[in-house]
This record gives sequence, structure tokens and C-alpha cells, in this order.
Amino acid sequence: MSTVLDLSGVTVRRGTTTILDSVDWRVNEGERWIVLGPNGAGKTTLLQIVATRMHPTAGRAEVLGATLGHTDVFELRPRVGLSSASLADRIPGGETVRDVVLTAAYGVTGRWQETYDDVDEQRATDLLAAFDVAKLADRHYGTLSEGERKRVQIARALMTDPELLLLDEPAAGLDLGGREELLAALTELAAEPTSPVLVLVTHHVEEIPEGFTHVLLMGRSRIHAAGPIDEVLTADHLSAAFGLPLVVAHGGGRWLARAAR
Ligand SMILES: Nc1ncnc2c1ncn2[C@@H]1O[C@H](COP(=O)(O)OP(=O)(O)OP(=O)(O)O)[C@@H](O)[C@H]1O
Repeated sequence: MSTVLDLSGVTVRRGTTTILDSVDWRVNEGERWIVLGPNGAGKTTLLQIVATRMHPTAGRAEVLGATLGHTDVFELRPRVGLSSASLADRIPGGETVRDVVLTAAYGVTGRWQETYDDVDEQRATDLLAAFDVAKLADRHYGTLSEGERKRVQIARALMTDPELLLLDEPAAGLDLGGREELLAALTELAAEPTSPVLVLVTHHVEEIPEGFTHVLLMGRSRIHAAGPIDEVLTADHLSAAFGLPLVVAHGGGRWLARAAR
């Protein structure tokens, strides 16, 4: 089984603040990971490292076999799909939905004078269909609902056929219907053997789609526990990481957590 991510002693400091403290994490081909933890734990910073957008202050981060600091990140980035709020903010509202997905082939967020092959056009069309937004292809991105935008963002992140797909809080801001539609799409993605390795960041166990296999549970700037989902999503681990007594339930492939009474 080949290693997709291998982090060893990864530390990120800004001024006197240690945002990540000696993080070790290994992800193998075929795995689907959840990164879970409270506000400010360092989840987004960790994702920035594995997305090759940030280098560690200390330690070693290997992404798809390349060590950050010793590789051309611009060659590596098309192999890593990323969907995050900060990337989404850069998408022009006047861009058509089709072009939002298509322009990922060049790693840009606004169509200018690039030319696209038929195969690119077809892939964008197929991805929009896979995320049930094909009928919106000619609409302006700025006119979509938040749930529709989230599905377009994930379709965009898959445009370069990445080996690793990173999703930073994909269900944030969605209503119940929007969340469930998104989770259904992610459940399908997780079940597909040809899908990339998936890493999904969330605060909520209720937002974990079926089919995810592993969890990295973060406490403040450190890993609290990491491993197979059944071993990590226990009341003891979650209570310690979130700092309050919690009970956890699991059924129908989904998870639920609430304060213990
Ligand atoms: N450039 C920076 N300088 C100083 N502190 C920073 C910097 N960037 C992030 N932090 C701090 O590091 C901590 C971790 O931030 P990060 O965004 O990675 O956490 P998170 O787990 O994703 O949080 P949330 O769930 O609230 O989005 C936070 O306390 C944040 O304020």
C-alpha cells in the first residue's frame, strides 16, 4: 500500500504561537480520513500544509512522495484537489458554473483567454453531472445557493483528477437538506474505488459521510488520537478533545455526539 501523506514532527509557529506542535500522520492509498477537532485546534493549518500552500516551521511533510521544501510545489498542486472557503471566496460571482470547474485545469479562478481541449470540456460536464449541478452549468456562480456552490466547488477540486482531495468544512453553512445532499454525494465519492484519497475537515461528527475509514482527532495544536474511525470516535476521545463530557452514537453509517447528562 503506497503512502500518500507522511508527516513527521510537523510544527508550525507564528511569532510566539505554536499552531501545530510535532504532528505525526500517515495516510495510505485507498483511505478516507476525517480531520476533527474544536475551533482553533489547527485543522485548517494542517490542511494548508498537506495542500502544499504552507511549509512547516520544523519537521518533515511528504505529500505524494515529495518532501515540502525540496520539491516544486507548482508541479505538485494539480495532483492535490482542494476545496476551502478561502479558495471559494476567490471565484468571481459572474463566472459561469461550467467555467468555475473548467478553469481549475489551469489552476485559475476566472476564465480569460485560455483554450481548453474537448477532453477538459467533457470532464467538467461529467463532474457537474456527478454532483447533480449539470442543469446549472450556464448560470452565474454568484446566483447559486450555498449548497449548490459547495457541490460546484468539489467538482472544481476534482477537475485535475487529483490523487488526493482535501475538503475543508464542506458542509459549513448548509441547511439540513443541503447538508444531506452534499453528504450523499460524498458518500458516493468515498465508495468509488477510483476516487482519490479523501481528507475532510469538520467540527461535527454529524457531518461525517458514510464510508470514511479513519479519523485524525485534534486537540489544541496536537493530535489527540488517529486511526480507524471506530477506534477514534469514542466518547472518551471526543470528550477529552472537545473538553466536555460527551456521549457518542453510531447508526446507519452515521455518527452523533451530544453532551452527557
Ligand atoms: N498567522 C497566524 N498567526 C498567529 N496565529 C495564527 C495564525 N494563523 C492561525 N493562527 C491561530 O492558530 C490557531 C489554529 O488555527 P486554524 O485555523 O488552523 O484552526 P482550526 O482548527 O481550523 O480552527 P476553526 O475550526 O475555528 O476553523 C488559531 O488559534 C488561530 O488563531
